[in-house]
Amino acid sequence: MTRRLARQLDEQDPLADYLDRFLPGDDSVRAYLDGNSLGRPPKATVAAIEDCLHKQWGTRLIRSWTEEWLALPTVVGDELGTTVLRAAPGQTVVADSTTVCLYKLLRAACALRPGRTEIVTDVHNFPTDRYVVEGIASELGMTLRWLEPPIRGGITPELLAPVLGAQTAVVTFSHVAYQSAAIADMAGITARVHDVGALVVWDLCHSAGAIPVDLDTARADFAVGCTYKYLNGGPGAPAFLYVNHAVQERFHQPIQGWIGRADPFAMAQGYLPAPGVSRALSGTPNVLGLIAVREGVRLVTEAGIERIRAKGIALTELAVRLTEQHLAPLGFTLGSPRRAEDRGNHITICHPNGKALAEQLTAAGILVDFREPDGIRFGCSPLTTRFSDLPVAVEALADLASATG
Ligand SMILES: Cc1ncc(COP(=O)(O)O)c(C=O)c1O
Ligand SMILES: Nc1c(O)cccc1C(=O)C[C@H](N)C(=O)O
Repeated sequence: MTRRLARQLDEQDPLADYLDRFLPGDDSVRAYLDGNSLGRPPKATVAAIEDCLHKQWGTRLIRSWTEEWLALPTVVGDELGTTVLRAAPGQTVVADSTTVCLYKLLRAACALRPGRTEIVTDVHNFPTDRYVVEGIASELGMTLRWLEPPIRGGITPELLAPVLGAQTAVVTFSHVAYQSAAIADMAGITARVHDVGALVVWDLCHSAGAIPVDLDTARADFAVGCTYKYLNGGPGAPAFLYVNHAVQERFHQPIQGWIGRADPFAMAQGYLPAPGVSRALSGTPNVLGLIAVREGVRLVTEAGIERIRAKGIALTELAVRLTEQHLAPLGFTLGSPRRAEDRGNHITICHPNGKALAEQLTAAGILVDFREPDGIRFGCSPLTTRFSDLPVAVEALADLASATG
């Protein structure tokens, strides 16, 4: 019955054909529900990388730096920014990792608020975000203020009052929480942060390519995110960062390298930041990674973020309904917001024995991941996840849980 419904949803799905634009994998995978950690490889990426190897690296050799490659961080940044992040050109670059981008932006943001002593984040933020913030606080002698939002709920402006004040320099949150997928109110929170004269850095790892993001309209100061999840840029693909035009000319990031300098090939004495967002760059760009990101962004742009979001909601809604029907009676609980508009494109299903069950699911060819303390995540990547993947995963999970008592 449920499998039939899922098949019908696949037949009616306007994005169904996109699965064919990705490498097929092999029969060892019955359902891939981990695109929220690592997206699948687009076929176009294979062709684009081969093209770069043969025509650019292989033929044009070193000339490719000036002909093509040095421009890629800003060119691909603008392609991503204007289509996926609703950021006007000249504010987004693709470089480094999310962790390094976070460090650069948080340090730069602290420097823009001299004399203020506090940084705010939340206890459920992704580990790398918490660790970077801890490092900066100890490096600059600042104090960390930890927000404790409900584990399954999003961060709302109302929750902020106890942690914001005249000493707040910078606030950083994930837009979509990695554990629960709860969506934070970006525009509302940004406005509250600005009310106290502080700046905000958004982590968009679980939003970029999954749900609509509107950085300019939200008046976000800074943002970072990875490209290997819903943007399908590949393992270790370079991250992106966004610096709002309003703060760019006063923005100084701490990793002063030659690629972020004005006129790098002048090889001149002394660091002089490049004009605009290019000053956020540091060293030699990862060209193969950038080419892969470009193809991933093209697919998302072609499919359209609104259609991607609509399918993401339909997928997670089916997953939630199946969880309620088949898993709740076996002791599972939903670790994500119940309302579709409050969550991103994965759902978390909690069970005291979640870790072992996730391992058994993976061994059975249903690739999911587990996040402490008890959450099995079903990642729904609208370009590659089929509705029929969900009953397969839920039935297998129910069988495993029944078998282990
Ligand atoms: C919210 C969030 N921030 C950061 C990261 C990772 O950063 P990095 O790509 O630098 O490992 C992830 C996932 O790995 C994440 O989910
Ligand atoms: N970035 C990852 C990695 O290098 C290895 C394994 C997983 C990841 C992930 O992306 C984890 C992911 N950000 C999460 O939400 O948990």
